[in-house]
Amino acid sequence: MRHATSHVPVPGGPDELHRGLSAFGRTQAGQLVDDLADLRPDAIASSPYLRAVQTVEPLARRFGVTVTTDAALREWESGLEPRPDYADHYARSWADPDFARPGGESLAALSTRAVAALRVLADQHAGGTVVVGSHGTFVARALAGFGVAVDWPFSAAMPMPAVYRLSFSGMRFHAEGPGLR
Ligand SMILES: O=C(O)[C@H](O)COP(=O)(O)O
Repeated sequence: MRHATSHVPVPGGPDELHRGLSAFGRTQAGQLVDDLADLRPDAIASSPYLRAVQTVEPLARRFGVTVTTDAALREWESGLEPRPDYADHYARSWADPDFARPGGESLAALSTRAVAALRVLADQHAGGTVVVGSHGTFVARALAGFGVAVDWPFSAAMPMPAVYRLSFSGMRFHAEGPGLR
């Protein structure tokens, strides 16, 4: 899932690891407990970024599961500082997924990282259910890596939070969630 509404990044504010959910986002995270009451997860994994961990914490408490963090579930390392015209830069990366900025990761590399991390979790919990707390571009590029036809407009329109249900059965993969047909 993509995390709930977070504090907006500001110069001198918390870094990406420590920027947490807003008050509204914490309410949204609590609401996920009711929305996902049918899930009964066997495990909960999360990006180490605070906003992702805080999104799955209420679920973890409800189901008595410990949140395990994994850096492989972190958000895209875009190589960009927060900037108002970020969307133009994201669009450029979606147009050329092999393009990487200095110090950054290409979207193709993110897809490779995301698919590998999710496959490990699926294999570790075969036949079970794992909740994964992560980020918008991570989720979109994971879907792309699994062969789902998603693009920059899909990623830009992804709600916050957004829950996608990915099913693995042998070689078969199925995904459901906001913006997918
Ligand atoms: O999910 C995301 O898009 C990233 O984590 C960035 O989220 P932000 O809106 O908190 O910067």
